[in-house]
Amino acid sequence: MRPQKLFTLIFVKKNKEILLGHKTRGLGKGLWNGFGGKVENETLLNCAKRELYEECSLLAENLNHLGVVKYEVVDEDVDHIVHVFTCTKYTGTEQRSEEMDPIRWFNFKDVPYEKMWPCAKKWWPYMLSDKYFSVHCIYNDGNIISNNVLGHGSINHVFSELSL
Ligand SMILES: COc1nc(N)nc2c1ncn2[C@H]1C[C@H](O)[C@@H](COP(=O)(O)OP(=O)(O)OP(=O)(O)O)O1
Repeated sequence: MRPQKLFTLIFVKKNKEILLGHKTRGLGKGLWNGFGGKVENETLLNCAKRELYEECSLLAENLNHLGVVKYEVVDEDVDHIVHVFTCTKYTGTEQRSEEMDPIRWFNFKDVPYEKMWPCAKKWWPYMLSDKYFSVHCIYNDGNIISNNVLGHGSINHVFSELSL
């Protein structure tokens, strides 16, 4: 198996709206996305809670693990494994951060797919409708050369599909 780097990605939802941030630096700079980052010396759930708080000041009260995206980049020897969570209960007031600025709520119908990672359009429908999913996305020079998106009956199927 190729070496892997673990990440979390959290989407906050409220009444058919989703909270997104405009990334100011690093991976995905200049694109809209949910909140998240690298898993440090911690559990996936603690990473998700920490990143959400650091990037938009919200404290998650629930986190639903819905899917995993495996990103493989040709010519890079480390795969990115991104664990995707949704959050519908939280405390605090959303605020922009150094890494996500501005942040704003988008109606599910007005998601700015053209200003997001190109693979998002394929798997977001699963995430928006709370269905388990797995994605194996292969990039070359910023272009998708393969994007295998599958819906599943449970989170266990997600893990087995991606051999995690
Ligand atoms: C091709 O790889 C990726 N594609 C997409 N669409 N999204 C990815 C890829 N690799 C990681 N991600 C997601 C996962 C995270 O939610 C963010 C990136 O997190 P970041 O690198 O900013 O992690 P932090 O720990 O917050 O970084 P700092 O050290 O800058 O705080 O994108």
